[in-house]
Amino acid sequence: MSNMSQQRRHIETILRYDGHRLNGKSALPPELIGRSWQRCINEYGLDPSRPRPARIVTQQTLLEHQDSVDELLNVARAGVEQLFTQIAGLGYVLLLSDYRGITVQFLGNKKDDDRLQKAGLYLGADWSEQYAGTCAVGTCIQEQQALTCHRTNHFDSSHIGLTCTAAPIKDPFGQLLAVLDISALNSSRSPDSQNFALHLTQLYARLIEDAYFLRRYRHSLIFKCDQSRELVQVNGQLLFALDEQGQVLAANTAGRRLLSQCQVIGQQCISLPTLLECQWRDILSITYESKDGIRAFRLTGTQQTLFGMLIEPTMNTPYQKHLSSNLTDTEESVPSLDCLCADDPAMRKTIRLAKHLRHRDMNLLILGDTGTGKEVLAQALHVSSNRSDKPFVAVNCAAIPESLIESELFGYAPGTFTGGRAKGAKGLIQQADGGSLFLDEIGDMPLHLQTRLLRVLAEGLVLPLGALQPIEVDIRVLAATHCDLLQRITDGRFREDLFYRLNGATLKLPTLNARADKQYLIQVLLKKINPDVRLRADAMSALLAYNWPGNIRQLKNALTFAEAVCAGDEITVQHLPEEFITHHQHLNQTLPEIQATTHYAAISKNLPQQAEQPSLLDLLQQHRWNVSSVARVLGVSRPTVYRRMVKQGVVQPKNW
Ligand SMILES: Nc1ncnc2c1ncn2[C@@H]1O[C@H](COP(=O)(O)OP(=O)(O)OP(=O)(O)O)[C@@H](O)[C@H]1O
Repeated sequence: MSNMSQQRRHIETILRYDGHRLNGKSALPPELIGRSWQRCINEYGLDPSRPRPARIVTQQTLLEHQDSVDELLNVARAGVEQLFTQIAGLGYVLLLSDYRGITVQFLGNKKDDDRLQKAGLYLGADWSEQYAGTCAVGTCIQEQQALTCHRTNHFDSSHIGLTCTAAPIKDPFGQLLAVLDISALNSSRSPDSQNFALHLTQLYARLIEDAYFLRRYRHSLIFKCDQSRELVQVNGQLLFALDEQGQVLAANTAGRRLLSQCQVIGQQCISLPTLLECQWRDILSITYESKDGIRAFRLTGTQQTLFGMLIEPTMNTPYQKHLSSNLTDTEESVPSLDCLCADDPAMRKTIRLAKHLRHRDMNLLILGDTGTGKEVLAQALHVSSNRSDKPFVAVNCAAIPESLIESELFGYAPGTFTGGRAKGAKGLIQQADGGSLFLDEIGDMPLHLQTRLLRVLAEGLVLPLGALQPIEVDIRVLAATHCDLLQRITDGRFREDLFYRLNGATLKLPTLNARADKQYLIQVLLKKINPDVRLRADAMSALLAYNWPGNIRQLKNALTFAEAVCAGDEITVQHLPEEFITHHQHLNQTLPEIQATTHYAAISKNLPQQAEQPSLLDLLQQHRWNVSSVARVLGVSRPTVYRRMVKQGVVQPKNW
């Protein structure tokens, strides 16, 4: 089809378009283009049958437009040049227009100068929608979003050979500053061919926008964050400029979007500590207290973790004074508590509270799902308290049969039971005298024992079964549960007064899935299991992607299993239990390690549900110390089993 007839057909298409339908064969234009066509006709009075020549403003007018965006032009220079070097070879030119659509910077190939100038791809060209009709720059200004205007998407029939892609550049308050555009005189007829151009233009528009943001707020503290710890330094997506109290002064486009999602954008003052559910000190101290200069935060009201870092102001500001006064109260280091986590916002709060309360005699309630480490935390609290030289006694209220729990806890006097010890027995409460009593699964304690426990806590006296005289005890109770105690109170299954006695303060443990320091826990647990084994990246990715219903206990089991199954000193994804392999897409069934794993998993399926995966010792015992048989199960050689026995200090008993 000749140029002239193409243009004629295009004019007819636009004239026939009524917002929804087109008569004839033409496909409907994208919605945003259709809206623009209607604006051109109804609002600007443009006539598709009267194509307009490119309008290039005078030198004086151009200077005025350039002056209005001078600061941006300085910041954008490097980004614009970099983008141009990437697209020039593909036949594109680059335009930067101001918010009124006047091209204030242009990069193109000199040899096409005449054709480009005629097409309006030139310095000083007016690409406003009001003058040029539907086009990438003008429509981007009107719609405030990135778009490609491909060939016949243009309104003016003289533009239908062009393909143009534009993305907005906004100021820190969301006002349009400029538009970045890449255009080609000729391009493929398929609109999809421009997808890559759209992504690239958006990427550079964001880089320029963020560079401008950093320049505008160079005298303020800036908080940069991202969903990935690894990427935050090189490509932090969200930027917040802060005043010395932690109030958000401005945010980049992604930051403003997040604020609006959290419905805090309408508020006069948005406080970053409120947004990230933390203290202002947690943000101020990132650079000083975190080894990699990054800290994990949880976005308010969500389970989403954001990794943040600080960009400090370039000059002395009031913020610096504020920083030093805030950091005088450096946090006490308590190794037994500190080692329970690395960088997780929920754990940070819990450990901070635990440090404050460790020497107090108040009873504590530890809440968390099964396997989240409630007992481990209780032990660490005891070890770090001034009761540490006295006993730590742990009782699982759900595991002891109801008929025994009373005598186990309270003890009994001589002659109380036929068949009991002649001298009677000290109960667990008495055994914990001076130290800490850990009552796990407190929600499962029978009601009548709750009444007796309440008396112990209120009076500091324990009355063994059958005894006449109570005995004085000094205990601190650390109680734990995974169930909702308030609901149990409502159901009449838990005493409210006991709840308040136990709940001097509540320490909450997050699920493993919600923790931002999973990688640390994986490394710590693996080191304990076998310090000579390392995890390959594929195994680490599979572990990080898993959802961990059984929390840290399940993680420990999975690592124990993988360590037992792996033949060398490296765990790969194939050595993980079956559920991880199913998760992992790149399973290669032919590898010998997989056969071993599958075989081993089949054995482990026969184990009781809650049992931990068998260790090498368990396996050897199950196979009556037949090393060849264990080697077959594990899919490794006999020498490897012997080597592991030496490494793990497993020795065959003499009588075998
Ligand atoms: N911070 C940690 N570092 C290393 N191992 C841990 C940590 N927390 C828990 N574990 C391990 O995870 C397993 C479960 O821990 P723990 O028994 O304390 O959990 P729990 O919440 O008390 O479980 P349950 O609700 O079933 O009683 C244990 O084997 C423990 O050693």
